[in-house]
Amino acid sequence: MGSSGKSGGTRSWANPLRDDRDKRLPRIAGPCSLVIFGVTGDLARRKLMPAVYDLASRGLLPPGFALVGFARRDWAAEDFGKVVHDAVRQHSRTPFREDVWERLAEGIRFVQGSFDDDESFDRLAKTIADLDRERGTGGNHAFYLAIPPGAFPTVCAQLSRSGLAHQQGEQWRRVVIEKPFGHDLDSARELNRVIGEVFPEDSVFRIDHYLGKETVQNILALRFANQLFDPLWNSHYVDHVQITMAEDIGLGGRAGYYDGIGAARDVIQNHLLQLLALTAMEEPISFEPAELQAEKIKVLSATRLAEPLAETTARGQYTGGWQGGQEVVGLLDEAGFAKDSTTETFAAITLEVDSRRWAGVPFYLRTGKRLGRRVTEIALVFKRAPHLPFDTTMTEELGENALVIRVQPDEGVTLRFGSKVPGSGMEVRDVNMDFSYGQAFTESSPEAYERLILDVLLGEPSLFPVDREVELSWQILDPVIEAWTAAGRPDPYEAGTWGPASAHEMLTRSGRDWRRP
Ligand SMILES: NC(=O)C1=CN([C@@H]2O[C@H](COP(=O)(O)OP(=O)(O)OC[C@H]3O[C@@H](n4cnc5c(N)ncnc54)[C@H](OP(=O)(O)O)[C@@H]3O)[C@@H](O)[C@H]2O)C=CC1
Ligand SMILES: O=C1O[C@H](COP(=O)(O)O)[C@@H](O)[C@H](O)[C@H]1O
Repeated sequence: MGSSGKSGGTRSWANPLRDDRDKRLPRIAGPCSLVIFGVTGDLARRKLMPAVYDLASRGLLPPGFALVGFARRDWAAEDFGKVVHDAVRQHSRTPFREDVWERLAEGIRFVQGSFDDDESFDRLAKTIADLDRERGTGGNHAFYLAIPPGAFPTVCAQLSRSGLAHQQGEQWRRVVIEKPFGHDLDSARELNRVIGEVFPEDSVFRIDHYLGKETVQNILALRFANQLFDPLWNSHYVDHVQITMAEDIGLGGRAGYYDGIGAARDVIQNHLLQLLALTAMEEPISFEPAELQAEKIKVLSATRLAEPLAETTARGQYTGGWQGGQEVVGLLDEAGFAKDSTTETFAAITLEVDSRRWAGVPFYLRTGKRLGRRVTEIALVFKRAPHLPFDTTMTEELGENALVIRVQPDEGVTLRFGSKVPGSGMEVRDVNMDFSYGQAFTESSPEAYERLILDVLLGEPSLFPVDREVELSWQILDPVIEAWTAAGRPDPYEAGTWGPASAHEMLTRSGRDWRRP
């Protein structure tokens, strides 16, 4: 992708999809340190530190690199080193190599401290300054906030007070903010304001890890690198769009974060609305970050909830059941959840996009925990052929044509259409034409966090939502969250099924049904 720039100045970015040879080789980050706040947490252990190791193992980190972990726990440096070592061994994508680990470990430090303690940040500042000298990190620092969302403002204020956010000359400072970014429009605006007082917008990297997935970036390639699909990509041919993010896992161990948040805030506000934006937006005039963001902002501005909400949305909460041959408990029996919790673990909404391309085409978004299986996909379901010149008793099984972008776990694209069944009659049946990453490419896909952390260190903002995108997403979602809060309990659904009955009624009302992925 484009050349790295320093924050706050004029930057020029290259086209991320351009096919010239040097652009195919990933760029190596320049000297810098990465500071992870919340380094003892679940995200850092399972995703962030393994991703840093993977970058080191691919040779994409510079010799002048340092990783500083900050958390409350009173760990000795050796304990910290062992925890990182174990996390990396267990979760890294690339094979573990002692030599890579040893080189990386030389630049790893731990700072014990609390977010509300000035002295902790002064010690952090000293550690970082020492690393600048010892490791040659060039005074360039990225601060990754993998911490409870309520602490984002405090840490930004501490970075400002301690001088760590202060950028000098050619050196850069970047801040990476995890999700959820606020809990409604007002809180997101306030958070943008608070962060904006410390960091300029082009130094703020809001993480939506779905944008780091290869299959999500491929939506743009599929749509804009081909002539085939665009003529069909509109209300003349598309009947409706279904975006599904289904998980089979439950919420055991995540009550502290999830209770009171729920499925809509957890993933529709960010991941699913980003998928919608990439699916529905117009072609950007280039892949410069600003152009890409402008198109996403345009389409999100034109997106609204279909009404009446009682008929066009559904929410549910899983009860006990069977999954993968095992009996599992319902949400209310998961440790840490209030016995009368009204938090939804399933959410489905209908959106309309007020544009010439999409007028009249519903976008159905659904997500849930403890569903039938783990799958994320975007399905464009086409209108039926206006006339069938066959004996229709022979085509009863024929469904609608569909183009399905399989985001995970079986990454690829499927085209479903009718085909003649071999034999003397004219029986027509649905068949699938498949593109699978595993078969088509020898290259393996980087983990989402691997890609995104590298982009932060390179200063590449394309895959990070800007302030306005986040605010528009809350603006779209706020009315339904308010309506659900007023309505009381979510509908129950049994673990291992595909959500509450109300989710099915939501589609059957208009003569449609959810795909069974
Ligand atoms: N876990 C996941 O899969 C995902 C998480 N996220 C987001 O990432 C962020 C982190 O999540 P997760 O890792 O699960 O959270 P955890 O609760 O597991 O970790 C929180 C971290 O913050 C530290 N911390 C909390 N309070 C303080 C404080 N006052 N001073 C210093 N350190 C403090 C904790 O340190 P200590 O242990 O020492 O108390 C710990 O390292 C959240 O914003 C979450 O929404 C986003 C997507 C997925
Ligand atoms: O952001 C989140 O995503 C995960 C699912 O991520 P995936 O890459 O495995 O699809 C989800 O479990 C979690 O609740 C949510 O916070």
